Amino acid sequence: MTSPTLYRATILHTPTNPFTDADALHAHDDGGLLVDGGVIRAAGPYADLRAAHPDVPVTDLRGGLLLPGFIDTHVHYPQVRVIGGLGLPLLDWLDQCALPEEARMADVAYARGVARDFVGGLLEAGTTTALVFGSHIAGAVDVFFEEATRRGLRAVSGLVVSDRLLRDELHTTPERAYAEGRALTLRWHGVGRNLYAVTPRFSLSASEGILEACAALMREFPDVRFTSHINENGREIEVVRDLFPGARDYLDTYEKAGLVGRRSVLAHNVWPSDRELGVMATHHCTAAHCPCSNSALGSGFFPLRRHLDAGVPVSLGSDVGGGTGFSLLKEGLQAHFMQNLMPDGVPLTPTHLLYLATLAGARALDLDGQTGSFEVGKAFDAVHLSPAPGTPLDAVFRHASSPERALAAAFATGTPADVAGVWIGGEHVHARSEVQAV
Ligand SMILES: O=c1[nH]c(=O)c2nc[nH]c2[nH]1
Ligand SMILES: [Zn+2]
Repeated sequence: MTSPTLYRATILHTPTNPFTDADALHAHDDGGLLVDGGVIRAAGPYADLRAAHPDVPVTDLRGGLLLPGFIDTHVHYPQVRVIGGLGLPLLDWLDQCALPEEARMADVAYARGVARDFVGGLLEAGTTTALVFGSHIAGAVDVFFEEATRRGLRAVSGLVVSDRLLRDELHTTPERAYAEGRALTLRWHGVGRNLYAVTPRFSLSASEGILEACAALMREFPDVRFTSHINENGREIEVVRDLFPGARDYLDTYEKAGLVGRRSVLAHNVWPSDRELGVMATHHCTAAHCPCSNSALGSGFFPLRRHLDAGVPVSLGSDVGGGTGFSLLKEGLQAHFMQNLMPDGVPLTPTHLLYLATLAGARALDLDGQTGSFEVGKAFDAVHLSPAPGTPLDAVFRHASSPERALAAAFATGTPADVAGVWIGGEHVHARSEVQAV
């Protein structure tokens, strides 16, 4: 465990939901966090904490912003090397870009390299917790959890299961899906920072039999998480309708199997019905909004206002590799842009974006007792944004009239290059390597 440290910084976090609480943003120009054993033990003005703890070593992070670590609630591990397949709609993109690459994960040595690229990409972007679509290949899921453990990431992930309409190499059976999922759950769920997520790819590629196998696993391990895709693309929705003639709508395919609950996260939901929103709200099931992916694949505009009005929790996902990179700053900005462009869009402030990138994700994963904000008793999961001298963001930070103004600029123009340090459970898991001037 790490020894006690007092962090001094400009600190911002959202301990409550700004969509329902106007005072959700807590900002301290010269704030302090006392961290011991990886946990926040005290928080407040730096001067007060210093006076109370005069002997504790100080880590001075002034000149940047210290935010809770970002929480990415939808991202695909085997797709990191196919980022950038722009201009194709979902089903063509899957056929031409994603699935051929996902088939390569059968080679464990290849999967190891992908896992390194993927986990490194998350940490460098300031992501400290991620709900990760694993691989269709069980050995590659082990490789992912091994790499997440080695780097210290909080990982929620599992075997992706499908039994139709993808490629033969990626198909399984309900029996094998259950057996491999069970073995992986026993090996990884609750081990270190890892949690298991039952993960049928989407109803288009999942028979009722395989959804039932998923449900059986969830009955046996009631505290695992559940994730899948929903209502992303018009053509996808039509195919699902044809495949499940007895279902009321897309959500019903998961609902009938008993897979919708408060630990369920469904990615996209660009085209929901009112019934689906009502059921998601009743079950506290979260929609993971992935605005860069929705733009890159031309999927559509996320109806945030309808989700909020219905009471459906919403979080953010990068959806790499349909998405364009790991930065939740960029996802926040794209969410803001898209709402701005919609007739009935929700005006998103920097406070909303910070909440969506942090506490909303922790709540989606039922991890808000541990992470997502800087409240006393939570783990010290943090990202330090400190732009390189001479960059435009550095200029804004140095001249910002308030921490909120600096936060707005971080979302508008920040990138992984501005992430100077990342901590998870008090461990310094990423430090930016400084480029030497020549
Ligand atoms: O954006 C997406 N990426 C995927 O890999 C996928 N699979 C099913 N549906 C999907 N949507
Ligand atoms: Zn996805």
